[in-house]
Amino acid sequence: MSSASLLLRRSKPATNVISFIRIFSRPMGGGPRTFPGGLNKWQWKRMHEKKAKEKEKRLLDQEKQLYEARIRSQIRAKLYPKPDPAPVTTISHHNPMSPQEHIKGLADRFMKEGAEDLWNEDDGPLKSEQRPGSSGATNERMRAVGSPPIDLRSLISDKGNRGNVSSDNVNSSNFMKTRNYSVHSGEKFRRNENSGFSRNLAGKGAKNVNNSRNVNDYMNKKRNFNRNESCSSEEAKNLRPIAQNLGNNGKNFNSRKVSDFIKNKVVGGGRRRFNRNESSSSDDDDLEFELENVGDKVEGWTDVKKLGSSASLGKYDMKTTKRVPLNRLEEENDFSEQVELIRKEISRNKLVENSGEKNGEDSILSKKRFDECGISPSTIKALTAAGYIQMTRVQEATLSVCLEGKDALVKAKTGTGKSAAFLLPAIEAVLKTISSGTTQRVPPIFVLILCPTRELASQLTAEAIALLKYHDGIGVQTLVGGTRFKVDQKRLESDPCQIIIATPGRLLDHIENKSGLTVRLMGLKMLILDEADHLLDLGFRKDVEKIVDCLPRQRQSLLFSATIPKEVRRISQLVLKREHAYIDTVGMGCVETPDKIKQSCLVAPHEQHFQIVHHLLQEHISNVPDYKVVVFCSTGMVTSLLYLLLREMNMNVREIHSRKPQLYRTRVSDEFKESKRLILITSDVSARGMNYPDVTLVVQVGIPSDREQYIHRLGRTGREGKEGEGILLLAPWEEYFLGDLKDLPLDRFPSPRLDPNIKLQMDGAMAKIDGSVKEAAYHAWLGYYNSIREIGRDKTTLVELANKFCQSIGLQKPPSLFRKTALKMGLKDIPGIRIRK
Ligand SMILES: Nc1ncnc2c1ncn2[C@@H]1O[C@H](COP(=O)(O)OP(=O)(O)OP(=O)(O)O)[C@@H](O)[C@H]1O
Repeated sequence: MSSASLLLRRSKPATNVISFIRIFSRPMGGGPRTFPGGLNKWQWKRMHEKKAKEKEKRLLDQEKQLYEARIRSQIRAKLYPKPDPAPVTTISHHNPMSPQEHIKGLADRFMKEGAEDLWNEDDGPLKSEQRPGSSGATNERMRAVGSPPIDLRSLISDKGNRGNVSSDNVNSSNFMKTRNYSVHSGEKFRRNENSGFSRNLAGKGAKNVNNSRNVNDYMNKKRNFNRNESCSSEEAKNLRPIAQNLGNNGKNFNSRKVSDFIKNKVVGGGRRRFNRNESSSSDDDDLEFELENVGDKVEGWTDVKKLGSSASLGKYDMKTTKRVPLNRLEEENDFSEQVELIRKEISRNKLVENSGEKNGEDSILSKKRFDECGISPSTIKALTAAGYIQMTRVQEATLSVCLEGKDALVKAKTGTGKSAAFLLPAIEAVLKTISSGTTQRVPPIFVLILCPTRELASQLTAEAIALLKYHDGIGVQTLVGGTRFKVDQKRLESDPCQIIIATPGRLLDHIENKSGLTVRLMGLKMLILDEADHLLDLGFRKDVEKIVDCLPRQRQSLLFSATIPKEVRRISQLVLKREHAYIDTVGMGCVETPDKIKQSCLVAPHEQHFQIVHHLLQEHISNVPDYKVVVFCSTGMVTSLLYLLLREMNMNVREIHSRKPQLYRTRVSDEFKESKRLILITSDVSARGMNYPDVTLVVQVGIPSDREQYIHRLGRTGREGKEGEGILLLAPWEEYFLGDLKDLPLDRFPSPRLDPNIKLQMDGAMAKIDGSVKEAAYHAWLGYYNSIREIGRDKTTLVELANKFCQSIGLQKPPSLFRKTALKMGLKDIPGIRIRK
């Protein structure tokens, strides 16, 4: 293997490493005199030695964390009285892994890409003969007990029968087909295609073969094969039948012994080691750790060598010198804190379980765990750190399709975890592309995520960063309006990233200004449209089309939204391949809003709306101590007016709308995320995607632009399967809109009795607000309703209504319009419209 490809396997493609590879892949002949950054050979060498040390330290830390996780898992297993029988009908919740499942999981990982390295007998400074402790004494002990041997392949192949790992009727091929690393996909084993080993493991091997001998034969031959890359095809052919036989030796696994062994804290006496090959994942480390402990400690093994386990272990657990004694690690840790954490987790799980029993299908979580779905271990670690153990239903439904590389159009209710559902495949796409190792002069963008608002872009970026916590060298950047273009450019140059999350307008600015981003986008592997229906709406479609035109055709595209109207399905072809998957987790004819949101509607004259909002808020605050309310208004200026009014009424309010500077918007958005007992008055900039935790009430003042917008606004509450409340406040002439919502569970209530004293107070508060705000609100109001087809057609009625609104906000006469504006709006000669002279 050349030094360049060796480096590629071992390191992540930080730019300096890529340039390093580039330099060393030059033709031989003395090598370069200077290195990047003007370093001489020795400085360069020292720099890399330092980096290697840092990396080693990082890996040590990782190992330590993994070990701690395992200890936690065991404690959890002990604290939790019985392992989950997992009946199909009960609601999903996170149960601790039983030790048996744990070791099985590790054994599963043994079959992953790269795990072949674990079989290499030469991977250690000592030979097995020099290891009396493991192969000698231990085997003696095992022989004495005379129990049947453990067989990891039976563990692996017994996927469908978790409770009975020692089943005789194992079928490894079935299991392999269910994995992402399956032969079926054929992708993940590419590195070792020559050997045919992995493929053959998946096949049904002949029964009753002397596996141990075969394994040893195989290992010897494979070793030779590995050493001599130009091995003849004849030799390769010889390997195949041997490997085939390995597929079926899963007969005599004594599962109880293994769980006993784990329960008895065998880990305390275990030893760990670093894999010399840095490219091997922490998964591999896990596995090898577990394997060597099994080899050392399980009682009841007869002859490891004879029965194939020595092949699984190889002489692999030989690196005694490098291993960190686990009991030392144990001493270093104070587990009392962790036990407390686990206790909390268990009681939370019980809560989820109980609520699940009550609510049946209501939980957004599925039964599947992230560590079962073939995503990278570092991502799983980050997910665990973020508290994500089980997938949500939409994540379960989409992940495998997305990981296969198919285009997909996905519909799932609000607050059900769509963001992670597309971020995870996005990260996998980057990892896959990086590992394929193509170096390019300009660092390409591999994933582009488009979303409609700046706040949503920031939120997605934060989530992506959390998921990338343990992936060094993968960067994500946001491109949104409201920031200086030049700053964006500098950021892009100084901090190359592989993932960009952008709003269409700003991204297009970059593309049209030829900022260098266009070239970087030529390497794009995945395009994601979050809130896809909105991005394909008239407001955004042109920009999105222009952007898509600049992207390579050979890419994967994923479209996600809680609402996908028919026309959007049609135009989605602009982005998606014809043969894309359509995944609808809501289901045809099912209610599109979360079940636990109580929805109601009030109809009252427009002039009363602000006072009704005040009344509803007061009522809610007195009933819900930890209230958190979002009030949606039709336009930014009306939002501003209502905000000022409620502030004058001494309510704890904040505002977000497009007229506010970006810094202010971000600050308020962050504050609202973290707060309770706060009311956010906002325009539709907060309608989609924003994940404000624990919103208790959503009020929509006036008719939303369409049914979809109603659903998205409402979806700011009742997220993650929690309860919530939504109230829609309409004027009598807006009632027709209820026809669009007739399939939703909306209760209609009479308008509340309003207190005349409060009316007086509100009039007083309104009088204090600057006239310019009110004028702007009037113009915005007129513009908004004029744009709604059903109302905007009857211009005379529209102007009459606008003038009533004008009076209700304390303006003596309607503010005038520019002639040009009036003309554009079709209002020039309508009675009641005043034209500016
Ligand atoms: N697997 C998971 N386990 C636990 N919580 C999760 C999981 N996936 C997502 N969540 C949480 O669910 C909440 C909603 O997620 P997210 O914002 O992705 O929803 P969404 O479907 O995109 O909503 P919207 O349609 O409003 O955009 C977030 O708080 C997120 O942290």
